[in-house]
Amino acid sequence: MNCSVMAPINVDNVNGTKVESPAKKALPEVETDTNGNEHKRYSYEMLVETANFLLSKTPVRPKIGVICGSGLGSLAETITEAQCIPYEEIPNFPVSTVEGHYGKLVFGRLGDIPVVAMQGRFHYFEGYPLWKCCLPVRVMKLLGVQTLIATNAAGGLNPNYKIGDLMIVKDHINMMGFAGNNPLHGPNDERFGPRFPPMNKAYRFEYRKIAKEVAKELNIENIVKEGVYTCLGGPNFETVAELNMLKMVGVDAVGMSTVHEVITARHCDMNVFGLSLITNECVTSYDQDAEANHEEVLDVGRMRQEILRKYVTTLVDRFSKVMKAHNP
Ligand SMILES: O=P(O)(O)O[C@H]1O[C@H](CO)[C@@H](O)[C@H]1O
Ligand code: HPA
Repeated sequence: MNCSVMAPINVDNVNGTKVESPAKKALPEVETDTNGNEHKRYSYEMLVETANFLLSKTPVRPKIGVICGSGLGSLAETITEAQCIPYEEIPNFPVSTVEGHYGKLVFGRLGDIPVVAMQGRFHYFEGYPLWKCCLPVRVMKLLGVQTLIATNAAGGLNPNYKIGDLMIVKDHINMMGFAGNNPLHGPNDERFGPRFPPMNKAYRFEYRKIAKEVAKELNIENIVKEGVYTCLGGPNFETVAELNMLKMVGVDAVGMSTVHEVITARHCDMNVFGLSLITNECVTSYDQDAEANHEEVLDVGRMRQEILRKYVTTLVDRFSKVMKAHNP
C-alpha cells in the first residue's frame, strides 16, 4: 500500500448532489424522539454528512468494507491505489486508542474490487458506547458497501484450536446484549433498517462455504476452523470461571469486538463475513501458568499477516463474484 492523501474533490454525494468537503467539526450527538426524550446517538443526517465528506475525498466507490482487527492492520496494506484518511480528519468519527489499531480509513482496490478498510476499530472498553463503535458500519452502508468483512483477534476456547488458526465465524452470542447493551438500543431509524431485525442468518452461509473452499485451494485448510464467537466488554481478559461458563454455552472464540458491528451491518441489510485469528489459548484451568496479553495478540497478527492478506484478498474476489451474480 502506497498511501496518498488526495486534495478534496467535488463529486456526487449519496443524495446525488455536489458537495464541498467540510472541515471536521463536532455535531451534536443528541436526538429528541417524538415523546421529547433525549437519546445520545448519531442521527441519519450526521452519518450522511460523514459519508458525503468521504465521497468528496476519494473517487473510490467501495462495494466491500473490511474491518481490520487488533494487529491485523496490515490486511489493508494489500490495497492498491490507496488513499488514507485519518480518523481525526473525518467529521463525527471517534479516534482509535488501542495499540495495533492505526486509526485510518483506507480506500482503494483489492484486485479490481473497490474497497474501504478500517485500519483500527472502536471498542466499548475505550469508553465508546456501542452506537458510537458502530458508526463506521453505517457510514460504509451510505458509501455503497454491500458486504462487510469483520476480522478480529480472539482467544481460542475450543480445545481443538491452536494459536495462529483462523476461525470462520459461523455465529455469535451477544453477551453484552443479554444485559441490554445493544448498538440498536434507542429509537429506530427505518432508513437504516427495521425495529426488530432477524439475526439467525447473521454470517452469510454462501460466504462461509466459499471461505472453506478457498482455504482448500490455498492449502491452509488445516488452520481454518469454523465456530461461534462472543464479545465481552473488556478490557480485562477473562477469569477461568468465566471462560468455562462460555465454553459450556458453546463459545469457540472470545474477543471484545465484532458482534455489535455485525448486528449493525445486518440491521441495514449488509452481507457479513466474520473471521477470527486465534491469537492465544484461553486459560481454562487453575493449573495453567499462562496469562493472556495484548503483546502476544499483536505478535500472532504479525506472524499470520501474509496468509491473512492472501486469504482475505482471494475472498474479496470471490465474494464480489457472488455479489455480481445476485446484482448483475
Ligand atoms: O477485536 P479486536 O479489535 O481484533 O481486538 C482484540 O484484541 C484486543 C485484546 O488483545 C481486544 O481489543 C480484542 O477485542
Ligand atoms: O483471550 C482473549 N479474550 C478476549 N479478547 C481477546 N482478544 C484476543 N484474545 C482475547
